[in-house]
Amino acid sequence: MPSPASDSNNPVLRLDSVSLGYGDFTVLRDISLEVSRGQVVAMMGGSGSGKTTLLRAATGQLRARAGVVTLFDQDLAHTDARQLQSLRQRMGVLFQQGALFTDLNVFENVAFPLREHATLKPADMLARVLNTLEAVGLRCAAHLKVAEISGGMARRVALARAVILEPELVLYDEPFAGLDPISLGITARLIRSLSDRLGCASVVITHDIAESFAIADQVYLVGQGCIKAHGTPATLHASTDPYVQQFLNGHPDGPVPFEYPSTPAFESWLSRQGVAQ
Ligand SMILES: Nc1ncnc2c1ncn2[C@@H]1O[C@H](COP(=O)(O)OP(=O)(O)OP(=O)(O)O)[C@@H](O)[C@H]1O
Repeated sequence: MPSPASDSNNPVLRLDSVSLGYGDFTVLRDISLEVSRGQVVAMMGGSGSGKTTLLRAATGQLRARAGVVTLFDQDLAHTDARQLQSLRQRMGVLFQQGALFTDLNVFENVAFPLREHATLKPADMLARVLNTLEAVGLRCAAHLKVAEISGGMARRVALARAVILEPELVLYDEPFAGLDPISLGITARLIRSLSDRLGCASVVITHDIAESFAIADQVYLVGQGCIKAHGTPATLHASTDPYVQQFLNGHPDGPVPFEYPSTPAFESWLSRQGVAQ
């Protein structure tokens, strides 16, 4: 058995020269990064740049085509389904589409991982779930059905569910999407304080520069199939690289591509449309 990350000073998650893709499409090449305990790492990049693809590699959903993905000191290329399952129990994932169970109320959604993986007395279960809901400002929404809460509230419930088991690594895919400015600031602070309090490693995939720069220790900027820049928020702010500057300032013109690139699959589809171009 691997030693728990809590006994190790190694990064919780590490990618060494990793390539990732789907079918004949290589999305990312030669990606190297690491995330350590207590760190908040922001993963930024344009739409379609491969941020969610990176997250899939970290959970073992997507195997690396080249390079090594190491999670809790285990090379994911050499894990079977059972080992992967036990590694995943040590991580929390907040998916882009919160994916709440619509037939369960807010309380039961957050309690779900506890019922699956922990044995708690009903009173302890009640206290733990209500405390976690309180951290996202939804203690008094525990009784509501998923259909009775707003989209932003649903994101916060999904966040509470992702952290209820106090994981060693939390992956957040767009945690700020659809939140009003107050909830956004509270959620960002919550991510930071969970990392500090639990000592867990956090990876935050986001487009929100202000909030993520306020809480991140390290920022990786993904683009054009690779990591274009990485460093502390201050380093990136000070960067004179035109790609970094355009991304941070949101200028429409510059090296950051807006258009989805042509691929062999697109050219093949287009040629089958039978219309001369
Ligand atoms: N299951 C899949 N099969 C084939 N291609 C995929 C699949 N998932 C994503 N892609 C492609 O991989 C590329 C990267 O997608 P990904 O979802 O990782 O981007 P992203 O940076 O998370 O984008 P966004 O910010 O818009 O969510 C895109 O070109 C996308 O079309």
